[in-house]
Order: sequence, then structure tokens, then C-alpha cells
Amino acid sequence: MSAIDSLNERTALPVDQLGRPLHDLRISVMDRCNFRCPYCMPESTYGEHFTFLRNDERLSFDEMERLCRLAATLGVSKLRLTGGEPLLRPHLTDLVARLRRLEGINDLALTTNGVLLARHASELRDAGLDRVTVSLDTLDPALFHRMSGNRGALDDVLAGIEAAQAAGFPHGVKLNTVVQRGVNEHTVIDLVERFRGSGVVVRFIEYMDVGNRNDWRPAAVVPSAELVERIHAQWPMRALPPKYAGEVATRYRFEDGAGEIGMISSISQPFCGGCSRARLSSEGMLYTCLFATRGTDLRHSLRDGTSDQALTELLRDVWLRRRDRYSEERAEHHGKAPRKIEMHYIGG
Ligand SMILES: Nc1nc2c(ncn2[C@@H]2O[C@H](COP(=O)(O)OP(=O)(O)OP(=O)(O)O)[C@@H](O)[C@H]2O)c(=O)[nH]1
Ligand SMILES: C[S@@+](CC[C@H](N)C(=O)[O-])C[C@H]1O[C@@H](n2cnc3c(N)ncnc32)[C@H](O)[C@@H]1O
Ligand code: SF4
Ligand code: SF4
Repeated sequence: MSAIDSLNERTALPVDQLGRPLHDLRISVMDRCNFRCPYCMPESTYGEHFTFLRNDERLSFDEMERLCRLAATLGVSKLRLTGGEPLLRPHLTDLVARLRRLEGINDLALTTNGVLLARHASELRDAGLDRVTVSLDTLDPALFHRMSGNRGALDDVLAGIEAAQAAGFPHGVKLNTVVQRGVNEHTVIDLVERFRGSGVVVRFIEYMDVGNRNDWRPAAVVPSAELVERIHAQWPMRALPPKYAGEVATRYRFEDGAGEIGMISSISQPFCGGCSRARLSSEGMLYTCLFATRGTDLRHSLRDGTSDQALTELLRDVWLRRRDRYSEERAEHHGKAPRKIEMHYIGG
């Protein structure tokens, strides 16, 4: 390669081995959670003796801010704070304010289980958070409690959603609902009914085989097409074109003007082809797929005096080498995928 080619390669925005750019960085700011959803952190594994990270093992806000600033120079424009439960991270609002000031970031989002949201919504809005996604699997209080691993109360989450609506996040409020066959599939219509016309967009997610500790089986997945048919029979809707390449959810608009819903069909219709997402775990590992088995340790480099330029090159190299397309390959694993990183570390 000539010196000019090499310079061009080092200054251009990187695309991975499948031609996908890097747009979206999702940061797990906290590995702990106040819920024990069986599909994510089942109590049987995450009981009182489970060892979470020590404070000094988690990236500091300085370290996260630095990585986000460098990632923005490689094309990242969207940041999502997640976890574990991000609102358990003390002073999260300070991090939001710091990330808000970064050049190139035009979408700053948070995914939360919503329990602590009523307390923090307006300060998060004031700090510059653009939008919030709240996870809510059902409106049945007893089932909700059970699906949170007997930790959560539905009313707290509903209060969180109301507070988020009242705070007026500029890019709005969404809900994430994981649907499981025989568990909460019968409460889907209630959720649609409750939030239709409210401005809050409900997105139904196909139950996924993330991590190694849930009891995922293909039979537990409710294909989005089935839900679309059921919802359409009650409130006719029509599919909308994607807002951006690689959009996670397929959007549907109600024909009576009562807003839209989304379907996240990562099992029945994988969307790896446009996947521009990287993930940073609480302890500073960089992963290029939600189903990654291996990552790149950035904490070490952050703490050993590595320069901004060298760190940026490391990020670029990781992205240039990326070939992940797990959801498209799922069937080839025949249920025997290699050991994956758990979702509360990698960030949903
Ligand atoms: N397989 C797979 N699933 C994903 C990916 N990204 C998100 N999901 C699933 O979709 C859910 C919702 O994702 P969000 O974080 O709300 O997605 P997003 O792309 O940031 O959403 P919007 O920008 O609001 O459209 C996550 O909790 C995951 O269950 C991905 O890259 N791969
Ligand atoms: C890991 S959580 C982290 C943020 C926060 N604790 C919450 O629940 O919103 C992020 C998202 O991942 C989703 N999720 C967790 N396990 C999942 C699974 N097995 N399949 C599909 N989505 C899952 C959750 O529903 C949630 O919306
Ligand atoms: S999905 Fe979110 S709330 Fe539920 S256990 Fe995982 S991290 Fe916690
Ligand atoms: S499975 Fe991996 S590559 Fe495919 S969309 Fe999800 S994170 Fe991206």
C-alpha cells in the first residue's frame, strides 16, 4: 500500500468487512440491576452471592467521555446508555451532561427498566438527554412482578413513563416489550390499547438467545408477523419505510392516526445487514455484536497512558476487522452457539 493509500485508510471513516459503517455506541454504565428478569439475569444465577464489578473495575465518567469523543471522530453520532440498570449508576445525569457537549453526537438515549425514572426524568432532560426507552413487558401487575424476578412494581414503572412524558424529551419516549410464548403474549393487545394515541411508541421484541443463562428455546419466540396480524385485526395499520439504514424496528402506523408501534424481529427477520452498533461494557470491553464471545479490552489502554491517537487507531482496527452477523447465522449454530457475553455486561 502506498503512503497516500495508508493515510487515506487512517483518516476515512471506517467500514467493517461487510461494508457497514460505525454509527451507534451503546454503553453499559452499570452491570448491576434492581430486577432479575428471567430472560436476562435469572435469580438462580444472580442471587445474593453473585459477584458484580467493584467500583474501580467500572469505567469512570472521564473514561467513557474520552472513548465517546474518540468514537465520534470515527462516525459515531448516536449514544445509548444502558446496562444492567443505568439509573443505579450514581450521578448518571453528570455523564449525560458531559456526553451532550461532545461534537458529532446528535442522539443521546437511555434504556431503563423505569423504576427510578420518576425521580430522575426532569434532571436527565435538563442535562440534555434526547430520549428514553422504558422496558415494560406487561400491564398485568402480578405478571409484571413475576417477570421482574419478583423485584419490581408495575406502578413505579408507569409513574416513570408518565414523568418521562411530562419532562418532554425532544426525541420522545418508547417502550420495549419482550414477548414470550405462554408468558406475556396474551397481554400485548392491552399494551397497544393503553399507549395508542399517547405519543409513546411501543416496540415488541422477539425473545432472544442472549447470554447463556436464560432458558431460550425457539418455541418461546412469538414471531412479529403473528403479533402484527393480531394487532392489525383490531386496529388496522400499515408498514412504514425505515427512517435510517439498519433500523432495528420495523414501524407500523395506525390508519386511524393514533400513532405507531414497532416490531423488533431479530429472530424471524435478522437485521445484521445494516448493523452499525458497537457496545462498550461496564468494565471497558468493546464488543462488535450483542452475541459476541470475545471483545477488546479498552480499560487497560485507557489506564496505561495510551494516547488519543493510538486509542482511536485501536477502535478503528476493531471496526475494520468486524464480520459479526450472529442473528443471520443463528440457525447454523443449532442451539450450540459458543459461550456469549451476558446482556447486563454488554448492554442491551
Ligand atoms: N439482535 C440484535 N438485537 C438488537 C440490537 N440492537 C437492539 N436489539 C434489540 O432491540 C431492543 C431495542 O433496542 P433499542 O436499544 O431500543 O434500539 P435502538 O436501535 O437504539 O432504537 P431506536 O434508535 O429507538 O430505533 C434491544 O433491547 C435488543 O433486545 C442488535 O444490534 N442486534
Ligand atoms: C439488558 S436491558 C438494560 C436496560 C434496563 N435494565 C432495561 O431493562 O431497560 C436492555 C433491553 O434488553 C432487553 N432484553 C433483555 N434480555 C432480552 C432477551 N433475552 N431477548 C430480548 N430482549 C432482551 C430488555 O427487555 C431491555 O429492553
Ligand atoms: S432486562 Fe434490564 S431490568 Fe431486566 S434484568 Fe436485564 S438489565 Fe435488569
Ligand atoms: S446479531 Fe450482532 S451483527 Fe446482527 S444485528 Fe445484532 S448486534 Fe448486529
